[in-house]
Amino acid sequence: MLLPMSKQQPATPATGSPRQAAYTTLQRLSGSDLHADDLIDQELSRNQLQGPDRGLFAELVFGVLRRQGTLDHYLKQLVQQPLERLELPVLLLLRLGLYQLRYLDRVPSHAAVHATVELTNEILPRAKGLINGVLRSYLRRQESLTLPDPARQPAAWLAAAYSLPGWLAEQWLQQFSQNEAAGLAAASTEIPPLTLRVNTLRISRSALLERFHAAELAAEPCRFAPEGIQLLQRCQITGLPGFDEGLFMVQDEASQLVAHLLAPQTGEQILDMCAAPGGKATHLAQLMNDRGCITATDLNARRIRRICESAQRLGLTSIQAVAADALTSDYLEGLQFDRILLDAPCSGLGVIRRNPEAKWRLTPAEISRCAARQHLLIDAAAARLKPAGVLVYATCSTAMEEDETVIKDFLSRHPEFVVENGAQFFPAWTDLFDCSGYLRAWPHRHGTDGFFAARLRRVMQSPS
Ligand SMILES: C[S@@+](CC[C@H](N)C(=O)[O-])C[C@H]1O[C@@H](n2cnc3c(N)ncnc32)[C@H](O)[C@@H]1O
Repeated sequence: MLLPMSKQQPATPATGSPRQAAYTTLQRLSGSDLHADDLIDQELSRNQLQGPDRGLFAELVFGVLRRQGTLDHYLKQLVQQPLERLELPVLLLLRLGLYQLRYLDRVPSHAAVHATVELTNEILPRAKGLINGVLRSYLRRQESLTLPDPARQPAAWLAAAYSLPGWLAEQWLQQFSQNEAAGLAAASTEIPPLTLRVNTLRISRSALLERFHAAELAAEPCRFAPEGIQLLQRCQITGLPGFDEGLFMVQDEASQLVAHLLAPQTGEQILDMCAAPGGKATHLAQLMNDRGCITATDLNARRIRRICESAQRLGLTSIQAVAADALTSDYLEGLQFDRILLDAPCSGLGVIRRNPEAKWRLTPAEISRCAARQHLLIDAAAARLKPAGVLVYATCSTAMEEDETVIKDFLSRHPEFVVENGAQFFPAWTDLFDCSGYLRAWPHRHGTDGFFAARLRRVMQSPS
């Protein structure tokens, strides 16, 4: 089954079918730092896909990325050469075909094989025999394919069964019991829910739910977030009732908890230091009845525009969005704030169910680079806080290096700060706080994205 090497270049297929579009998108993603959802949107805006084909296209891209580790584990048993030696188009076509055979019940096996071989014929005709042979071999041998033994090779088992890079499987096994690591890994391969935050300055949650139900949309209130609504079906956001009226914003439930932890008060001066695209800044404005001032800074000027667009759609006027690098700009020099949110740039390990491409790009070195920047950012934030002010540090990472370690190190350098146990302010959310008082939301425990947040208070003047 060795594929003869040739100088013939693979063709880029016309993207008239969901499988063609999925192949093109996976190819564009590989070796780039682009996001899958951006490329999916681009592809949908330029191709001819209609109706269910649009859903199948997105499912193929996200599904292959979410299950890539498991797919490759089985492919290694079916292909006679190391996967690293396969040409990229061949590997992508095999993943696409095997994903349909293993995970898509609605596609009959013969149709999945036939469609993948046809696609190969358009892209790289000389690989047809290989693709056909491997997929048919899977159908014959699927019962005899094996996973590593969880007792003897726990990390290899976790990585193969739940589609994780090996280093992350090892990290999670150090952080959690094997059962818990498997729960987290399994939840990280699931399709995440679509969650909205109601703009309670314009409508109550129950009234918006009524509007959704009247439009025959299945939706229910979130478990923790008081403004949260979970949609129970896939839908086009901009077509939902109330979108143009600014009645809601898309925001995961865990992310909605962070503004509550900061608890901004009407009339206060707030700094949201890494604010784009503005999910939390607009929530802060909402919690303050849009009275006071939220200075929303971010180094990314393009993303700053998204804060302004959302604020405008939601009818919020208390946000001042400014492009500024928190580490080098003098924009904040001399300013002091009542409360500060530092939603730090991070590895995003808590949101890999949304951005599954990230798990194949991240490395332990990248996590350390994020942590190094987080140490600097939290110092910069602390310098802008008034005495007795509150600072919330948040990430969407599961890595202790970016979370507990950053706080522990910060407290050792800043004796003028203490951790406030969030559970004391939010008794209904005790399940979300750990024994150190940190908010820890988990996909497998709470059904939310993975989020960490620490609430810190300045209790005395910093020693000069
Ligand atoms: C996790 S995102 C913030 C999400 C945002 N708080 C929200 O809720 O929509 C982190 C942001 O930090 C910004 N960032 C990274 N380094 C920064 C720096 N040195 N100064 C200011 N912003 C920075 C990134 O551009 C990114 O938009």
